[in-house]
Amino acid sequence: MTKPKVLISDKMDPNAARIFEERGCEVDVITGETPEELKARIGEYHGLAIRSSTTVTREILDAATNLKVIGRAGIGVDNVDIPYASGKGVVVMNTPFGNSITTAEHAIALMMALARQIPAANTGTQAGQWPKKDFMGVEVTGKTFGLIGAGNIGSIAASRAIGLRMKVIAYDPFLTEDRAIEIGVEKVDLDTLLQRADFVSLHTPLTDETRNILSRERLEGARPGIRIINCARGGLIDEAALKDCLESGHVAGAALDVFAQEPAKDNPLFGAPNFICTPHLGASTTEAQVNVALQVAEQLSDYLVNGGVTNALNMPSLSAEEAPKLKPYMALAEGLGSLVGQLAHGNLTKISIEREGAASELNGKPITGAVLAGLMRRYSDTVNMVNAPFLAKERGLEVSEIRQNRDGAFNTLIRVSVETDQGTRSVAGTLFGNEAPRLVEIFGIGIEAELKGHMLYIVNDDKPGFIGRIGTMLGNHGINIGTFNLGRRDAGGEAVLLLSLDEALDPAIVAEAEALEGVKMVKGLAF
Ligand SMILES: NC(=O)C1=CN([C@@H]2O[C@H](COP(=O)(O)OP(=O)(O)OC[C@H]3O[C@@H](n4cnc5c(N)ncnc54)[C@H](O)[C@@H]3O)[C@@H](O)[C@H]2O)C=CC1
Ligand SMILES: O=C(O)C(=O)COP(=O)(O)O
Repeated sequence: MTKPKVLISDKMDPNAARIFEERGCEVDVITGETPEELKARIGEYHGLAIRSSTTVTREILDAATNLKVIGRAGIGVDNVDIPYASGKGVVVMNTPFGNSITTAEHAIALMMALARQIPAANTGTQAGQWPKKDFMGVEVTGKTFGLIGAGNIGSIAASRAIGLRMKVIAYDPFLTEDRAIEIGVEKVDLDTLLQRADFVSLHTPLTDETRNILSRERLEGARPGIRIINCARGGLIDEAALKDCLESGHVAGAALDVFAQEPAKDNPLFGAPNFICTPHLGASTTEAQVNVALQVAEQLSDYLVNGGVTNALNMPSLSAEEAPKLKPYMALAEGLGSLVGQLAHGNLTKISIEREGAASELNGKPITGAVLAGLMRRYSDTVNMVNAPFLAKERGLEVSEIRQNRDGAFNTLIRVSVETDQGTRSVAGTLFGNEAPRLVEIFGIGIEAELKGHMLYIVNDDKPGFIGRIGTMLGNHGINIGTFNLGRRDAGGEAVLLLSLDEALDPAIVAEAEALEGVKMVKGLAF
């Protein structure tokens, strides 16, 4: 049998190459290539091991005709087009914990550097200026550390800040009161956090919801004198607005490890007052790099040589016998979880997964895992079908599984209901012909739709003329509707529309749909 071939395309601890070879893979280490060079080379490899410098785009994946698995030696996977990789059958794995302590420590180091202006004081001192009078710092003891994102790294940063005798407050939609107590933080909303924190530290993945979370409006509305630390992802902050706020003194200091464009060689923030930065060094310690290199090499070689799956972000772990039967159910379950997560607003406290008819006879674990992974994926880069139940439990989300073998309208059905602080919301789906997942009910309204690609969900008054108005509005913007699915509670009451679109909708078009007569709610969805 020929050996699987792996490419390591980013700088990685040499232990990775050693492990690949020991486990029976051929390995090449070729770093710093341009996308064109990588595209020309990737076709010969079965595995690709990366950090954040390699971006795995559709073009790269199209050229990767033999690729079976991508391993991210680290956490953030916003540099990999995971939906496209899934479509190509390429498993994407990361190493969710190997660098979290190191990254939390970097955030704390940056906080201290900001509090005492260490980089500027160092530069002035070594330039022979003895600038003692120029640098008056602030103590951190007794100050408030505001976490945006209290997952793995955020909660480690919280423990370090508590050790420094700081008060820690956190904004995280998935943080339950119990978990907040466990990690010693006070759960607050984002506006409160920005009013109360002396230091704000960001620890969320970059998603559609977190992009620009520190927008100009939020920065300008924050408490004057706030200091900001970002060791998560560049796109979380409006960099131009941050520059203005540093120049006006409204923000007293900012320390960034990550930038909207990396490598950042010419960023508008460079030279701004009280601004310090590092070149994406959050994970760069010997310890973390050995951890992630060993883990990624073990995970990738295990998959390539034995078919073992660990920390996959787009694949469940299943036995060979169960796999074919469960596969369509997993897709249905993940789609329903994702739908309910995208539509339910407010703090999720409980979720119930009901299996009826044929679905009630199946192994419920992978189905529950798939629902929870679908639900939480937009909050975390590290969630997968295997770790989703554990993460849900850790966050105090109450999960119940209900089996009903009564006869219903469908011979097989999965219903997902979530309880939020704004009430219960449920969606249900079935398999057509035992293989094609279909949504059949949304918040108590019967509808039939495939959950796929970009979609537009609209709740409106069931009055004549509405369908024409929405169709014309989308048509005027040159947006093609793939499928058009309708449902209603009763004639003349509340109706829902679920449209599949060929592309994601611009927020301005969503706002235009919201303004149409009779519209109660509009939401762009992505699967
Ligand atoms: N600078 C660096 O070198 C490194 C950066 N990172 C970045 O740190 C991020 C966080 O890593 P982990 O803590 O391990 O991930 P995690 O998945 O354990 O935690 C992320 C947390 O963010 C929360 N979150 C999601 N959306 C949110 C929103 N809209 N508002 C507030 N909170 C929200 C989630 O509920 C979750 O608790 C990674 O996604 C990665 O982008 C990770 C490692 C190194
Ligand atoms: O693990 C992550 O998410 C990181 O951002 C670390 O990035 P790096 O591997 O140092 O390029």
